[in-house]
Amino acid sequence: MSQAPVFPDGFLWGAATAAHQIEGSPLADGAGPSIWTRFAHTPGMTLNGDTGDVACDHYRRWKDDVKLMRDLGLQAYRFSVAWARVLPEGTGRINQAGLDFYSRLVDELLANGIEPLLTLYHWDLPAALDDRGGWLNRDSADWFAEYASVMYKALDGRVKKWVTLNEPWVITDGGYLHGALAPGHRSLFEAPIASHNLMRAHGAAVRAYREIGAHEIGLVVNIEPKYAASDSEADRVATRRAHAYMNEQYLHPALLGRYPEELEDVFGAAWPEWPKQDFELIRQKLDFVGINYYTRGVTEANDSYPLKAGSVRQPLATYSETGWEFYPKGLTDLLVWFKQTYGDTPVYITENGAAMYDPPAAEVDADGRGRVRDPLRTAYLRQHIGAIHDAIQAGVDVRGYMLWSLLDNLEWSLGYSKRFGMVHVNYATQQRTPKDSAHWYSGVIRSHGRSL
Ligand SMILES: OC[C@@H]1[C@@H](O)[C@H](O)[C@@H](O)c2[nH]c(CCc3ccccc3)c[n+]21
Repeated sequence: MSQAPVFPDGFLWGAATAAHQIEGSPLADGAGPSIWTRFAHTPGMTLNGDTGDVACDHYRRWKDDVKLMRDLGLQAYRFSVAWARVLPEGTGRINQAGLDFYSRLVDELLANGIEPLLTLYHWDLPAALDDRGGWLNRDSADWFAEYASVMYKALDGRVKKWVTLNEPWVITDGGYLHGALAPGHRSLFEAPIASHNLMRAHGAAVRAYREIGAHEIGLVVNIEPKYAASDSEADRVATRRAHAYMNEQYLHPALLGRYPEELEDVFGAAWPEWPKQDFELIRQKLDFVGINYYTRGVTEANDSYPLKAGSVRQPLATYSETGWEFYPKGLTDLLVWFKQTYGDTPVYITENGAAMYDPPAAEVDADGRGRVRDPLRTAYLRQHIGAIHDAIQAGVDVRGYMLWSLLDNLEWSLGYSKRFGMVHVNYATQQRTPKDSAHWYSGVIRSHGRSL
């Protein structure tokens, strides 16, 4: 019988969501539109034309949702603030009703013994700022620092863990290079500029926090280990390029003050000369880094644009509904790589989970509760929490785990077609039904991981 895993004292067990994906009511109480309000209402941009107009109606059901979190035993809750609720034009005028929504949410979390972990930017830029060039405008660093400062002054002390950006890689690769995400641009020249300004904005927000805040702030990145599909020179070089493009493109400037040199190969003539002083702004001491882990990439050289590298499907593996291989060892490998490359900055797993086909919550179990059997999700979560424990045993300072996601929710351009929640949402009735995985996770939290 293997030893029950022991997690460090204080290891934080929680779940994560994002504003646009769960709140609904995007224009309520004086809020301004975001680029996702616009993008989703542009014909053809999202599956079935799905929008965030209602989503999980969390903007109105937030108090019941906090009660649900308490009943599940969550110790922490990672959520994001919709910038355009607080600053409808992105800068200047504050919409007090928008700020009050988040202030009430934080107070309710604290009253229920749940620690808030607040993400300032989870992809929903105010449309008014996109009209001024958005992340392509170097002023975006000042806009973001102004917004962040409003939030710090309002909530710091009640919120003690802040995140500047969620996944600059996805924002840039999806929103500016391939156009799959808002604002839907497709430009090899725009992508590095948006990416660089996002990191300048991250640095400006951290610098502002050091003036105003008194607790912790970090950056959240999505990274995945890249393994060469063969030991051919072409595949090994392609794997190195893919690793630099996804895993080092943001952590290197944030923690080392420089880009990996492979990016010049990826962007070629589209790779600008960067002003040196930008890296003094971008590289700020961080109290933690959030890692969003879902899968690995077995990588081969191919003719994909512009990376000329791509992932190879693994025939005997299990895949989620989003086509992501179950590969928990990749999380251990990645965490060990992070420590070896960047040192002992504390790490939170700020997202991990899987979209699986869940049978409808039609069944009602003995005591009349709805029941959603999701054994594959429980298997995925068990394997990946075990992989985190292996990394902790290897000396990586992992401080917590935020399961993606608390609720089934709006999966961006894929609409409501992918269900990542440990709690099922019936979008017709807004009924929440904890899935079997949620009951299992509650047991993991109660036993501090020993029941894994
Ligand atoms: O796709 C599931 C979640 C999203 O719902 C979150 O908003 C986002 O933070 C997030 N990031 C990732 C991994 C990076 C990724 C995102 C979208 C598409 C492909 C890869 C997975 N997820």
